[in-house]
Amino acid sequence: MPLAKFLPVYFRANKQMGSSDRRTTSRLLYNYFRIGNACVDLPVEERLFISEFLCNQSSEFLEYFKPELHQLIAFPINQKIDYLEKTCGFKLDEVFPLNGSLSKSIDRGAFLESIFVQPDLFIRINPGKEKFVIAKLEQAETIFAKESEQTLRLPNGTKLDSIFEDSQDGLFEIQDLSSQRTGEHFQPNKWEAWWDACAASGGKSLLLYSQEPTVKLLVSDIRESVLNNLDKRFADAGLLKFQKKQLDLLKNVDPELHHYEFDGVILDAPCTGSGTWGRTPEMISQFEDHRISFFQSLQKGISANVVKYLKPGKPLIYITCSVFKEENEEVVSYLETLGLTLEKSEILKGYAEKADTMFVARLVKNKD
Ligand SMILES: C[S@@+](CC[C@H](N)C(=O)[O-])C[C@H]1O[C@@H](n2cnc3c(N)ncnc32)[C@H](O)[C@@H]1O
Repeated sequence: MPLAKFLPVYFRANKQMGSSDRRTTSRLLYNYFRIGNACVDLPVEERLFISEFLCNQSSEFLEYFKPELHQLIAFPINQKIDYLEKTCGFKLDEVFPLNGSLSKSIDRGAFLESIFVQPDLFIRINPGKEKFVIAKLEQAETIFAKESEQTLRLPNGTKLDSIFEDSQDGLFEIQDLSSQRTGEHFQPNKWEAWWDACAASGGKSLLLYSQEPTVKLLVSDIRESVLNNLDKRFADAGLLKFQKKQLDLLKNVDPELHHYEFDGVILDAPCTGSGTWGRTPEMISQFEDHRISFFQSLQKGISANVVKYLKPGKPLIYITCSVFKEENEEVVSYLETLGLTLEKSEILKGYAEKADTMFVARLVKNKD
């Protein structure tokens, strides 16, 4: 169970914990998981001190229990790491399971250091709602920064529900910065037929719709439950006409799709999620290496299946939130053997911007 789901249940069952207890406990736990597999032989208390030290610029907890370490807490992260490597056997390389190698352009050191920092919260404002949303945030004296016309950065934990208590429906979507940037590769044209093949809660479909509302959209996912939740979210954003299908893309889907031909396919593939572990650090130490090759074969199987329904000369947008080259460049190489040509690919370096790290590639189906 993700920590974000576990903690509210735990706190409900432990009513003796007040709000300050809950806040402190959550922070200690999240930080604790951020050091992943480092110093596993040390007692839990010591690991808590190390993680508090690495993840904060000040900490009453550390000041009380370990004042000598707290004295150095405001140092830059690389100096704190140096200090721990010399004094308690901490090794940065042990934090994160990197046996699957990182995608080419990722700066390993910067990526590892980013794990100690909680990513920010990002929203994508729906076109036309910018003034209203910004006025509401200003009225509530919320801290935010404008990344672009549509994109705002807010501190994690900002209570958007209470600021937009009437309703936030149709005003904005909560969507990570890198996830929003994958949209720069869509480039849809009017009235085209597009397929969001692994749609989940429809984040990429809504992004596509905000760029080109005339697109004829098919959304699919293997999970019926997520598809059931799409209707309201799409309706709130004004997306009323779309088709949805529950499809297992590892199987032959010709009975459902034999007459379909798409001008664009978004394949936001199932993946390790390793580029988002800054938000779910509990995943780091639970991760098992063999999952990388498991996901790679899933990604290849699904890719081979969807390419059949793409018109020649039209794009497949392949996306992951993984930092491993096995799930990124290697799958692109495989796609090139299926009759696609790579137009552009990039790592969206969220690790340098307090956001998720993602991979996106735009490939075009060859004409013969
Ligand atoms: C990375 S998520 C998609 C996120 C989504 N596009 C968004 O923007 O919110 C990958 C999705 O692939 C789906 N999936 C996994 N295996 C699948 C399969 N064999 N066929 C179709 N979809 C699958 C999962 O249910 C999951 O919802």
